[in-house]
Amino acid sequence: MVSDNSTWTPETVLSTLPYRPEENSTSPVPFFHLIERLKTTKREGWRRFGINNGESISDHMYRMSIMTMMAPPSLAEKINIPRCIKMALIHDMAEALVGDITPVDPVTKPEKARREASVMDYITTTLLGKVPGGALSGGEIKEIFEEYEANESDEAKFVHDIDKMELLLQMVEYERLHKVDLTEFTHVKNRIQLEPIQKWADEVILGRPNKA
Ligand SMILES: Nc1nc2c(ncn2[C@H]2C[C@H](O)[C@@H](COP(=O)(O)O)O2)c(=O)[nH]1
Ligand SMILES: [Mn+2]
Repeated sequence: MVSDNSTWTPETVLSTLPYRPEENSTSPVPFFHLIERLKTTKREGWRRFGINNGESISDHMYRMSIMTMMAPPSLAEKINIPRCIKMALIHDMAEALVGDITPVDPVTKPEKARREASVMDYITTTLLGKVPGGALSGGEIKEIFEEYEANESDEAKFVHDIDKMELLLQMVEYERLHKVDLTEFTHVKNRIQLEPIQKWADEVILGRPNKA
């Protein structure tokens, strides 16, 4: 269980790892090993409802990346979709060390943001800082993460909507599979900003097994 401990640093977790990524490497391999944790860390929100073998953080980001490619024409013609795909795959990367903090955890939003920013600094400077910038440099990863967090650009607003949309899809899928009421999660629908994505969300909610 996470606590609102403001002394948390990436070292808090790194010191407990069975395998510590080599720092200041000129190879991206240590970074590749670190992000394995996105494959093995389950999304926390569902676990509270007894769904212990649920999706991982990378499962969530994978479907989001596919969904960004399916942007409706009215959006696709005005936003940079390749950047959105990168943003979808980067936005929860810090959770490899921070973990998946939910709105019901006793961690304030500023503290969650502080922890995630410190991990992205660690990833983009200590792990990737000496890796020759290829198609995606550590600096670009940090820039894309910060754009998502600021939630001001059209691309960031779209990816935030897709983040909520992906959660709604998973909510309905788990309600069907586990015969559980996950109404607690429906609040995210009200925070979807773009009209075409609101339409997608309306359709998903209609698919709930026991629609109210
Ligand atoms: N128990 C609840 N968990 C929730 C709620 N809204 C979101 N969440 C979970 C979903 C994820 O596990 C996590 C945050 O996901 P991000 O993609 O934003 O990192 O929080 C809720 O109402 N209840
Ligand atoms: Mn997310």
